[in-house]
Amino acid sequence: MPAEPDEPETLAAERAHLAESRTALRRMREHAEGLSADVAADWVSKQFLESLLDQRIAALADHPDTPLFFGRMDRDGGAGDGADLPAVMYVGRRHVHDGDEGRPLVLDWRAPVSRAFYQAGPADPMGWRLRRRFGFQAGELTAFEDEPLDGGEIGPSRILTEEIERPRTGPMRDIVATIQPEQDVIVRADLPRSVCVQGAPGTGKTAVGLHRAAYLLFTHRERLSRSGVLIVGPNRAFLAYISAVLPALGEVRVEQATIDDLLGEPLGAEPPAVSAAKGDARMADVLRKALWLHVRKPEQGLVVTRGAARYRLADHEVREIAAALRGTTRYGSGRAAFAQRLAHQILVRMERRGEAPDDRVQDQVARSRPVKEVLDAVWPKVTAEQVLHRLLSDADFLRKASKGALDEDEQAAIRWARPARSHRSAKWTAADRALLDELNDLIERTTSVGHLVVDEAQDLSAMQLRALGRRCGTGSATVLGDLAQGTTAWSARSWKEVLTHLGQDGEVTELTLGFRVPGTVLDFAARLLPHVAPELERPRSLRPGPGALDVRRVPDLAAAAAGAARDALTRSGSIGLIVPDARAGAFAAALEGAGLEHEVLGADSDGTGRLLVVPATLAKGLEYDHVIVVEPAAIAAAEARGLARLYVVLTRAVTSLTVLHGDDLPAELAMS
Ligand SMILES: Nc1ncnc2c1ncn2[C@@H]1O[C@H](COP(=O)(O)OP(=O)(O)OP(=O)(O)O)[C@@H](O)[C@H]1O
Repeated sequence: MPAEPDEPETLAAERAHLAESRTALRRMREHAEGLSADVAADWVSKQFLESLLDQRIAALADHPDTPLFFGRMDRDGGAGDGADLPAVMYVGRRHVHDGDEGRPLVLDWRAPVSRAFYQAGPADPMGWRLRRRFGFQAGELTAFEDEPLDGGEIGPSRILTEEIERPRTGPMRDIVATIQPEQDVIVRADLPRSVCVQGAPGTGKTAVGLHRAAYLLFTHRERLSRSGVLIVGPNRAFLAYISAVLPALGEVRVEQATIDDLLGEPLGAEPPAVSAAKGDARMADVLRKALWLHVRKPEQGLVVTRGAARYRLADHEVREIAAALRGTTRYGSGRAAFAQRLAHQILVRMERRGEAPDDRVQDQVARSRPVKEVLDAVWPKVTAEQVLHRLLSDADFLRKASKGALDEDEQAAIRWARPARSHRSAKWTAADRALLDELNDLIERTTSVGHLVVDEAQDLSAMQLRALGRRCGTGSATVLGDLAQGTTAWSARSWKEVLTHLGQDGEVTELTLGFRVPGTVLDFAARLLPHVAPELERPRSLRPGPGALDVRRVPDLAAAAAGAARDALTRSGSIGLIVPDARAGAFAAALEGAGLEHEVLGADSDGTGRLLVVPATLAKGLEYDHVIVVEPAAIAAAEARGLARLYVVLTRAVTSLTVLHGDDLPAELAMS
């Protein structure tokens, strides 16, 4: 166990350092407030400078509930490794320095030197002798815990355990104070490196991804503030849940979006098998062919009249120009280049006749009616919607585009039984949205951010991953997920494939130590693992959690659920009553009838109440102190990958899991 000295004078000295740091931070803020943007040379620079100053002042705010530092490192007295290091360093959420001497009072957790706080251990003390962790209550420093780094075993940290067991209320919190060494390695991976994390439920994948974003923004501030960082999560309820983490770390300008936000809301639904077929990577070939089938072989030459003169390009010359461009550029820029090259050839003819036309004449010719006619006949302007509409409704066209990629059955699977009248009235599904995005990129290049974090990546189709890959085409990615929690018809079976579809080279790291779910609960849920992802390691939990699991057959599910919710309300923390989607209304009514205040989580809501009715398909990525799962067999039976859904649902609890069933448990769960 870590040493736990409780000398009052040590505590008093640490409190004095906290007070001194707070004063210094106030001075830093006052100094920033005193700076003026008037030095800027012009209006635009002044606006820019003002916004920078505002951000700086906001970043220097002292939030009374957030400790300024959470750890301290004391240097090894001897020479060697530690010679360049300060004798003592405090690690916190941001740099704080003493105005007079510029002496660092607190070092940002992301600074290179702070790495030792997370990584140093008796095996490699990295030049340090002691790590001290601080406990806080409501912003007051109340405890500390010492871990000697110069020998001996370091046991589990009480402060870490308390942090993990702290009741969950409200949105997800940051974990800067307790990032574990294996998590820290991922957080601090270099920007150009894409990393992929396979992690069992509650191993901190989401937390790690968010902290990595904060780390990269700090380390590559200038580059990433230009290109941006994008976080992609499964739904709005999840994004709302994680929304507070980056702002708490001082990063307020990170875009967080669902795949639907990026690609467009689906307007219709379709059977999972159709979605799966449309999500297959081979669709990329089909779409490329479908688009380029619109470029037709020129049948006529070009005649341009200017004044009394007529200039002519023979049909074979037009053909050569089109053939040279076809497929070598994006469709949209190819069309523009085709017009320019036709015009250029006309200019060459003008010059041959002794004229001296300039670039403006080339532009005029490129926009002239005869060129436009050739353009429309050979290289027509098309939109992604027009192409996809044609592909899904015209069997002949689909056959041509699918050559070598899809067989007849596969073509029949994706073709509309009742085609939409026009591309404007088409009810595009989520799978169609990814196809449209692919087409849009074939027409005009999609812009890329500097770094992309994608969570629950196992649920994305190859075509959706390609859409995300385009958005980090010139950047890197952090890919997070769990193959065992894949619940879509197109869920990934291997991370290598995911990375290939994303177009990123990356290493796959596995996290297996769970921070959320008590051991007894995790063992129970892991009975499903051989059936959903047999290749994965069994997850381990940091806490054994005896007594955390209660599985009961009950005669009246509604009454039992209300009773379990009432019991949980006597304890502290949040409560999630996770039910088969179709029964969310019925269980909400049961809670209502029992007089229990509650909310029903919706795809677009953030569910801030203490007691939430959670439809099973929305539980992914979320957690509650007390979870009550109703009728596992119905959850498993509701969808094709229902056992994986059940695995997700059973791994949401921090403190206790109550499973209520009227029917038999699914056989895979019942056996031990
Ligand atoms: N090092 C840590 N210190 C304290 N808490 C941690 C740490 N790592 C993870 N946690 C906590 O464990 C819980 C689970 O983390 P997170 O949601 O990131 O896991 P996950 O792997 O994404 O889970 P899932 O796959 O089930 O969605 C969160 O409450 C998180 O804050």
